[in-house]
Amino acid sequence: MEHTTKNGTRYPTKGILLSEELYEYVLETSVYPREPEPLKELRDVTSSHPWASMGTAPDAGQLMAMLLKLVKAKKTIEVGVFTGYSLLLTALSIPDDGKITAIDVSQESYEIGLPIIKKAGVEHKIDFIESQALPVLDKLLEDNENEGSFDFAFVDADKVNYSNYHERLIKLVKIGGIIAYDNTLWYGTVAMPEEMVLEELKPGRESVIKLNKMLAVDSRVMISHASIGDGITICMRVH
Ligand SMILES: C[S@@+](CC[C@H](N)C(=O)[O-])C[C@H]1O[C@@H](n2cnc3c(N)ncnc32)[C@H](O)[C@@H]1O
Repeated sequence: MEHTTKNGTRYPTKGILLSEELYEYVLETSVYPREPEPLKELRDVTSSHPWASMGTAPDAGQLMAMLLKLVKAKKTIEVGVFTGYSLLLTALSIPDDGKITAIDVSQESYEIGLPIIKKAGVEHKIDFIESQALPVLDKLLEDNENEGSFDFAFVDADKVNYSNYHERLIKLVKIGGIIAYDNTLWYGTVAMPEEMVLEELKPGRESVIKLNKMLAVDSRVMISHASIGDGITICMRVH
């Protein structure tokens, strides 16, 4: 299964279900009917973007919203915002006095979703920082008060830095808190022979494979490698 992006690149379809029809079934039956209106709107607005497929998959988003509620998340970190689908769903899931530190190297795409975020009345929960994520996480760690203070972190950015983000986030998130990594099946390529993988997907594949191996033996977290969306690995800090 493949899809073609607006700039003509052909990618394998995200998602590892048996068929596209089965994935559509999950979306149409369980996800879209319950998707909050502002998220639908953000998805619509994003659909004309050349990189629309970068948005977090709505079924993974639904799981994420449940996790946020389960841990009663109030203080969160978002690495990789794009037009803001996962950011908006986080903002809708945390309480009114909650705070999200949202980091992206580019503010341009965030501006696309911002009017919808404002209309939904949740902009005050977001502290958007236009920057490379690593220095921001390091800066957060300079303040002792931040250590172990975050309830939840969602990482959906440059795969090559996932292992670096993990070392910072494990200190920033509290024991019992969650760090979730998106795209940990990387279009299904993690289990393909390298020669079958599109050239442009190879660097991401290598980073994701490295992360998956690292998380599998990290005793500081419990993990669940959920085969939803493009794969989302949920880590709960245990010590
Ligand atoms: C897959 S998109 C995020 C999608 C988003 N979670 C959503 O639901 O729409 C990845 C984002 O990571 C950002 N990014 C890439 N490298 C980064 C870095 N080193 N630091 C911060 N953001 C980065 C990109 O600008 C892009 O907007």
